[in-house]
Amino acid sequence: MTDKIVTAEEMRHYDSYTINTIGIPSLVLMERAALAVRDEILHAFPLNLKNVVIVAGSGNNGGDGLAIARLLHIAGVHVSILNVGNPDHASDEHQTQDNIVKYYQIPETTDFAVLDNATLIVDAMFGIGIDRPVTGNYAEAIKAINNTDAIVVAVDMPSGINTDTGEIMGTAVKATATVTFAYNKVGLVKSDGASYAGRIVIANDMGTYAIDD
Ligand SMILES: NC(=O)C1=CN([C@@H]2O[C@H](COP(=O)(O)OP(=O)(O)OC[C@H]3O[C@@H](n4cnc5c(N)ncnc54)[C@H](O)[C@@H]3O)[C@@H](O)[C@H]2O)[C@@H](O)CC1
Ligand SMILES: [K+]
Repeated sequence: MTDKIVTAEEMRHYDSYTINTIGIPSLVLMERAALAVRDEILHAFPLNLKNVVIVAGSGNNGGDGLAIARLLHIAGVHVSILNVGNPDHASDEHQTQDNIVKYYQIPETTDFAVLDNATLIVDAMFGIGIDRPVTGNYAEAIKAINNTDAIVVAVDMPSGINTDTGEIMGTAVKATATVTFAYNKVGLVKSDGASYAGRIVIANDMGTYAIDD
């Protein structure tokens, strides 16, 4: 166990080592990540589970979100999914998770009105993959999330926060808590990042392996 704090590039290196050298499949890492967020939601916010909305982008952060939706659904929580990403750009893992979500018939929509009655929102738009300012539908989604009074749990990073600098990339999700994977991130301990992340939970039993630990 370490208290290492990593950049996006370092985290990608560790993920890639874990997947390609050790051989733990990417979907297994994603499942571990989703289980950690599910546990945090069930244990920390048991009184806020009446109406959970997962806001999902189309990359692997969104894939985590879809897996969290499934795990909460299986746990008996009323959950729906607000898709804000471009389905044409969906990652392979995201597509797999979306097929599973459809099997379970978890409601999916692109209409922001689903946020109106949310008691808890899971922010799964961008994680360490954010690399440019947030605009358009994503910026609108962030504004809509920040305008609710729901609990907000961010997956890996609050969407809009730069993983390396903590800067707000135009606009960012203001989270109640952030569950970040394997190691803490530099951007979460810088001032803007820290103020947007809320309580930081480091899910450090992911199986991710850093060769220099
Ligand atoms: N196998 C893995 O690599 C794992 C990844 N995990 C999750 O995957 C995340 C990283 O996933 P991705 O690399 O797919 O990236 P993200 O899901 O963070 O972002 C998705 C994509 O959005 C695009 N993008 C970046 N900034 C944008 C902007 N401002 N507007 C519109 N599009 C923008 C980029 O092309 C990026 O690849 C992690 O933060 C973590 O949540 C976890 O599932 C654990 C395992
Ligand atoms: K996120």
